[in-house]
Amino acid sequence: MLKKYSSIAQMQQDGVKSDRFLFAYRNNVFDLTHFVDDHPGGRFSLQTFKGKDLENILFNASIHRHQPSVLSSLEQYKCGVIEIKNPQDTKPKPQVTATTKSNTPSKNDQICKTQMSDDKTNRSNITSKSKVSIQQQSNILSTDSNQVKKSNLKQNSKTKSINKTENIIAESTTTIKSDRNILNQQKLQETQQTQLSKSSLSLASNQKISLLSPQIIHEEDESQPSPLNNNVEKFECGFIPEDIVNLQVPILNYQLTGYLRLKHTLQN
Ligand code: HEM
Repeated sequence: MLKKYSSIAQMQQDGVKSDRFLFAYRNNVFDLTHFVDDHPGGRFSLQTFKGKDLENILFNASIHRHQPSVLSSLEQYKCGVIEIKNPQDTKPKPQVTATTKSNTPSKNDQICKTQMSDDKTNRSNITSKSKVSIQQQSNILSTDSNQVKKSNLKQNSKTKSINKTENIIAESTTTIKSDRNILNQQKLQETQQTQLSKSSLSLASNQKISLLSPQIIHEEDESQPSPLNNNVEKFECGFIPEDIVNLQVPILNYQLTGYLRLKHTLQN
């Protein structure tokens, strides 16, 4: 014997009262109390949705999309039906009373006619007004679309100019890079040249130095009488050079005090 429920809420109350796993599906009630422990999806999943309508649960992919055969196995647990009364049926229907019509129009008919004509004029006025408003709206829309087009055009031109400036920047950066490269190369060349010139200079000076001939000249220290006077011969050069490299060497040997000055004279 199927039990009749007036709503899902009533079914839920019954399930709580009798401590049963009642579920609704397409206005049918199913008692799954003896199935919960055999359910492949476990007891917990049925416990979670206890007393609910299975409509959006059984084939819900986010929960578990059951095989269609699940419906046939569900059939054996049917225990009741939900008979929701149509609220429209409960409303009292308006009673239609039969009236006899006479051929001559009554006063009411005339009033109706005038009202209808008024309605017509009102409606036509309203429609004309609405037409005007529609026209205005379409005008506004068209101006809007024009503005949108304009702004799109502006944006396009802006993006174009931006692209141009980007290109210019890219070009200038490449030229700067190339300039830098050139500068670097020039610097390199300069440094190479200076190195070369330095080395040539040093070569030249070396050559000059190599041309130098050392001459030992005893320089008398007037404050201290030098013993060198007695022991060392004076070397005198034939001419007095302009470019002289003077080296003062202290004499430590032979118990001599004083200085020897090495005079390097340029031999031109
Ligand atoms: C509240 C409602 C239900 C929920 C949340 C639910 C949940 C699940 C889940 C999660 C699985 C997957 C188990 C796995 O593969 O590990 C499953 C499988 C299964 N359930 Fe349910 N279930 C519900 C109702 C039912 C009902 C009413 C029946 C049948 C009377 C049923 C029959 C089965 C069967 C036969 C399987 C294995 C085969 C298949 O996936 O179709 N379930 N269920």
